[in-house]
Amino acid sequence: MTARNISRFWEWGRKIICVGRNYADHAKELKNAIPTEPILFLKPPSAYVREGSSILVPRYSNNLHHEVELGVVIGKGGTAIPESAAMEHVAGYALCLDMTARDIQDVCKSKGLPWTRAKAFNTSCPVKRLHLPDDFLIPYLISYISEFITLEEGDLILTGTPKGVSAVQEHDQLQAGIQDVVTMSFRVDRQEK
Ligand SMILES: O=C([O-])CC(=O)C(=O)O
Ligand SMILES: [Mg+2]
Repeated sequence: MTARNISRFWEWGRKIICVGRNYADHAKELKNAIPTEPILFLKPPSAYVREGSSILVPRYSNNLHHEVELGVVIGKGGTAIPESAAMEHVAGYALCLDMTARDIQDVCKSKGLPWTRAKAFNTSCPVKRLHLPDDFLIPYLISYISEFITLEEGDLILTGTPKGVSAVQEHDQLQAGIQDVVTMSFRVDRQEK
């Protein structure tokens, strides 16, 4: 099941569900309160970008940040999945970047608006397949999310960034990775049209 589902995911990624402020050190670095429950937001499938294609800086942003995150690929859909069964729904893992137009996010936060323009633009989710042993936080997130968003085969959950986010510039070549496990590389260009 696992191998077959993960290869299908690489052909047609579906919705992307992202957890925000999952790591207290990152919440602190951006001077945000530490939430008591996961903060969730979505990216559409048009956010995916794979190695060989560029990350595009949106025309309206002058402060694009990288956030390096572990992604969980859903291999079997479900609603209201109990934590005890959550790992049966995981097909595999991905190294992901949650590209964030931080200047736009700051404006959205100050006005109480959703983060869509800051987080969900084209190429805002660079991904690479990753082989990892199972992790203990994941059953809780799968169970929490699937209470109110039905998970489908091919969905991706981004589990939040640890601290260390910073700005990227056009013409940068970004290298992201988990030491000795996986690295990926993306060029950054400015959006043209
Ligand atoms: O933009 C933010 O700080 C929230 C977020 O995505 C994360 O914590 O990974
Ligand atoms: Mg993030």
